[in-house]
Amino acid sequence: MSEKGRVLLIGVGLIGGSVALAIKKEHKEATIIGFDVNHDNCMLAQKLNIIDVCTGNFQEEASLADLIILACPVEKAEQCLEVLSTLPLKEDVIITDVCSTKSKMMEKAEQYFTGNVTFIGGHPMAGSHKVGPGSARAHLFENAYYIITPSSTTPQTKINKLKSWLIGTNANFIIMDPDEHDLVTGVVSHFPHIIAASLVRHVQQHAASNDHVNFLAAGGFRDITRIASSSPEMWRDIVRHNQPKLLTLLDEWMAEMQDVRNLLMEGDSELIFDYFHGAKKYRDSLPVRAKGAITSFYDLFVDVEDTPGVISDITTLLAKEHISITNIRIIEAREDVYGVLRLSFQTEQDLNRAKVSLENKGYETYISM
Ligand SMILES: NC(=O)C1=CN([C@@H]2O[C@H](COP(=O)(O)OP(=O)(O)OC[C@H]3O[C@@H](n4cnc5c(N)ncnc54)[C@H](O)[C@@H]3O)[C@@H](O)[C@H]2O)C=CC1
Ligand SMILES: O=C(O)C(=O)Cc1ccc(O)cc1
Repeated sequence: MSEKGRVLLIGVGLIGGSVALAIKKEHKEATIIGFDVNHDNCMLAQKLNIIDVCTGNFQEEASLADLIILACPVEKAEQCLEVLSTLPLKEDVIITDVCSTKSKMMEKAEQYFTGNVTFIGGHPMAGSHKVGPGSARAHLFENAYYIITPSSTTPQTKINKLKSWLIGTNANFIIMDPDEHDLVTGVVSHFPHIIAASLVRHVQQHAASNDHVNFLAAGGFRDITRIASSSPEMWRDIVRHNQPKLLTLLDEWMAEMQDVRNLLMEGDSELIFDYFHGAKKYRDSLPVRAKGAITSFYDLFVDVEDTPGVISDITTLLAKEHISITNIRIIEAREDVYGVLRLSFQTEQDLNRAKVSLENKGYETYISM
């Protein structure tokens, strides 16, 4: 059903912008009003037709809105929730958020709102290390999980209404308890982020005393620590909100590292093999193409000869087909793939179309495993 009415988007960045585009695609008669402390982001979003109007008066717009979406860093979202609770809002308004942690937001909402104002927590489980409305895409959440955390008293009609507003995301909605949400996302997203940042900082310490480190940290090391390039402001807020779960995970990890240390000290070849084999077996059993907590890029490897113009031939061919490449890299030596040119795409559909186009032109291509 096409929804009509006014949507107030607070925080017009990567995620807010992508949600707004998905809403616009499906609900042509809705009006999306954006508010952002960074006025340039708001103006850019208006110019890109992500929002219809950019407002400087969030209070007045909140009172007119049918749907309010909080899409700023989570501690700012918490503050906005408090401000919203002091305003005269519409009777049937739904307030939701897109923040990466849920327990504290749900607690605050229950404390602030009673009566007809409904807060339903939301977390679209896709994104990237990029920020700002310039990177927003209507298809960002396609086939991704979109976790919804209603309170125990939220009427089903309101949950259905929210899903209807968000239908254009083409995401898979799942209802979760906020505490479970924070544990699961802590394990698969927040904690890996801390590890990625700590790995990068560890390498940086060695780079200070050895010139070869920077050079060798390029390529693969950079790839496996991509998430460490995400917004520090966003991650600061996430780890502060999910602190209890993350402290437990850190304790578990430190115990695991102690076990690894013991393994190395003892040097038992069979036990060391088993350690790596166990990790490989579990990792290999995970779905390759499904969308999980951390965004995977869709990589295509292309065998290319070392001749002038070959890269421009490939990029021109894909540009003609309107297939956008999100990253391109020449791999000089990797034994587990055959191709040497790695092209990354944002969607599986783009990857498959690129594969067909390139193969029709005689290129040999391989999909990474
Ligand atoms: N980046 C990602 O991959 C994902 C992020 N999230 C969550 O989405 C939320 C937004 O993150 P992104 O869009 O990635 O960041 P972003 O940096 O692209 O956008 C955040 C926007 O919020 C604005 N903002 C900051 N404080 C504000 C305030 N008090 N009032 C109004 N606007 C304010 C910023 O100026 C910026 O435009 C965060 O809570 C994050 O945890 C959820 C899923 C994925
Ligand atoms: O792929 C990445 O960079 C991410 O880790 C994306 C991401 C960041 C925060 C979330 O709450 C959910 C997904």
